[in-house]
Amino acid sequence: MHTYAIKSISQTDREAMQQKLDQLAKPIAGLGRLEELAVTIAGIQHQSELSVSKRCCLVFAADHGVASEGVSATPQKVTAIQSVNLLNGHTAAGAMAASVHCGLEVIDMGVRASLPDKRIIHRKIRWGTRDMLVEPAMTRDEAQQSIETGREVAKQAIADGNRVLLLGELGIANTTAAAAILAARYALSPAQTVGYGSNISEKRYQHKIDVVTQALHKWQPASDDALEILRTVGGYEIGGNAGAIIGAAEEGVPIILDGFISYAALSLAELLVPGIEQHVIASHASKESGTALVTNLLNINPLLDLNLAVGEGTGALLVLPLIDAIQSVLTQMNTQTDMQFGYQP
Ligand SMILES: Cc1cc2ncn([C@H]3O[C@H](COP(=O)(O)O)[C@@H](O)[C@H]3O)c2cc1C
Ligand SMILES: O=C(O)c1cccnc1
Repeated sequence: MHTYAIKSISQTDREAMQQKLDQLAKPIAGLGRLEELAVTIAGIQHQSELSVSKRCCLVFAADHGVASEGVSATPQKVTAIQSVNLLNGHTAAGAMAASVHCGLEVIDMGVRASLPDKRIIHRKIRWGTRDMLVEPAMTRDEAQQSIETGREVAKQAIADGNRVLLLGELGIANTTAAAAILAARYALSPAQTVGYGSNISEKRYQHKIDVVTQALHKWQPASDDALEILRTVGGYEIGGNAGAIIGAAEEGVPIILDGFISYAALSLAELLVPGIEQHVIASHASKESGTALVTNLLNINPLLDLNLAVGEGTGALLVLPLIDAIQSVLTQMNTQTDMQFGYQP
């Protein structure tokens, strides 16, 4: 299996950043988790100043064979429709990206439709995964390819000058795949990881638990084999998310996760590269039930809790105003020494 050499976290730069923050005209630790955010980014970027102005949200899109089991209330074609609408600025994440000055890329990893739009990065592996209840969602080669593609796309975004990456996804039925991945990875019962996705009925919710239970019973992926979990119950866009996390960590670029689906991706990336969770920023505690359990297991602490359940990168995008606020503090605010030369009553 591939081994990945990720960049270290710079303790020196973490400490230098904390010292800078301590010298500002405010109570020590007064900016709370914003300080933590600055220190985290400094450690990942290996510098005591933040480079955060050029950023890009990578939205990986793919369809899921398991959609035919009735696990989502939403028609499958919505994946393709929203992939294009997003680039036009007319989906939740598309609209938000403009407001926080963030670039957007949509990567077709396996949408079940042709997407002739030239702005889309065409890396389609297959027209959707297979139905995990009937056969494994993908082949082992496809699983590896999805991770490699995510890695390459992240590295290209970094080569293009982006210094902060954000994750997003589009894929009808992908909360089913994410729940199955997390149940397999942490030996949890599907009832602990399955949620209401894009708002399904109680009846459909019970059925969704049954589908995940049966699929895991059928394939029994080993909890320590990321590729096997991805192959049997995963999704191409989830492999893409995992690969992007790895690619960003290799380059020393912070990557802001989005919701439940990106946490499933992190759980796989962490199997391939133990400790990689130190290289990510967890954005929000998704409405999807199971999120709190999983973020605890992953040892990550989401910054926001806004009851979001839309994905696409919305949660990740909402962290950018926080990063911009602490960046402005670092560049504009008085130090305690400067304060002495300011207004004197
Ligand atoms: C109109 C609409 C736009 C979306 N954009 C993202 N999602 C989100 O919901 C889907 C996952 O939920 P489930 O597993 O229940 O299908 C994914 O496409 C995710 O990105 C959407 C969902 C809907 C309905
Ligand atoms: O947590 C998420 O990102 C999420 C939850 C529900 C539906 N789509 C995405």
